[in-house]
Amino acid sequence: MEFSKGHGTENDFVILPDPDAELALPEHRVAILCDRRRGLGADGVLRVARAGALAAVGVLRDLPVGVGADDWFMDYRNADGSIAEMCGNGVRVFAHYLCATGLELRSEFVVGSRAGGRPVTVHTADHVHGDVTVDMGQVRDLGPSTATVGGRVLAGIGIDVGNPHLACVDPEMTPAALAALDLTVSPGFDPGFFPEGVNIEILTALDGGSVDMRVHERGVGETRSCGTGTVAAAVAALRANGGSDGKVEVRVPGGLVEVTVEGDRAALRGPSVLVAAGRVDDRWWTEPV
Ligand SMILES: N[C@H](CCC[C@H](N)C(=O)O)C(=O)O
Repeated sequence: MEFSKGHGTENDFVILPDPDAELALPEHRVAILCDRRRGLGADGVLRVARAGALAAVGVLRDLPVGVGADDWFMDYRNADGSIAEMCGNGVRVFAHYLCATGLELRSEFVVGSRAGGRPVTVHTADHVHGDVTVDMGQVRDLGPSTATVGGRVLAGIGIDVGNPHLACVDPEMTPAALAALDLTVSPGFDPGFFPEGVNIEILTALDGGSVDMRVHERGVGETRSCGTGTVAAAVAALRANGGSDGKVEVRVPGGLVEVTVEGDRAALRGPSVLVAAGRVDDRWWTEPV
């Protein structure tokens, strides 16, 4: 089985080219593939398939809004094997991969996701580096909730970016204090408010148009970056600053992205890196665990 490895601000993915959706991706196999000792290691898997092919084999019950049968579809899986609706860093890496491999010849096209079609603009894409803007679509305010981190209760805003987020802006938080937070333990949250689980972002207040953010991702744990999480963070930071629209630079441990919020829509621009390509031994991939 062919694979590539890439990352967006160090949120890393195994990319599986599978245009006709022939691969079986049961949760336990994806989890082993993403295991950083037993497998290749990654925060998630991006299967590259035509949306119509995924629908034909039943991976998709029907085509999400804004997704055509011929669109490339990002079939995203978290490191624990669970399926998530959307992955912002993943869409940038996915679009970069399509252009770098010649699967896509345009620089503007729609990437399909379970959250719907996501139009992308590939500003640059060589065989290593890419710079991509993703239209992240509609962002919905879910109302206030709280997270518990290191015994402290943090106030946050639930935000739907196609997947669920709880963005906690702490006006007292300094970048140093944020870096010192222990996120090895999953933050507590209200399962009644987030019955499907939640990605939790902790961030500093807006300062000179930028924030610092760390994230504990649903289905993964702490990651160096979370694209949909940076959108949730930007919306929460603008809101906490008494505004709503604007451009926010979000600094994450893995780098820097730019989020633009206009009304109830957002766009995410950031880098993508393709690190390697290779083959997973078919016998390893299919042997019983
Ligand atoms: N863990 C997330 C999916 C990946 C999101 C993140 N990697 C991104 O870049 O948006 C979830 O279960 O909703």
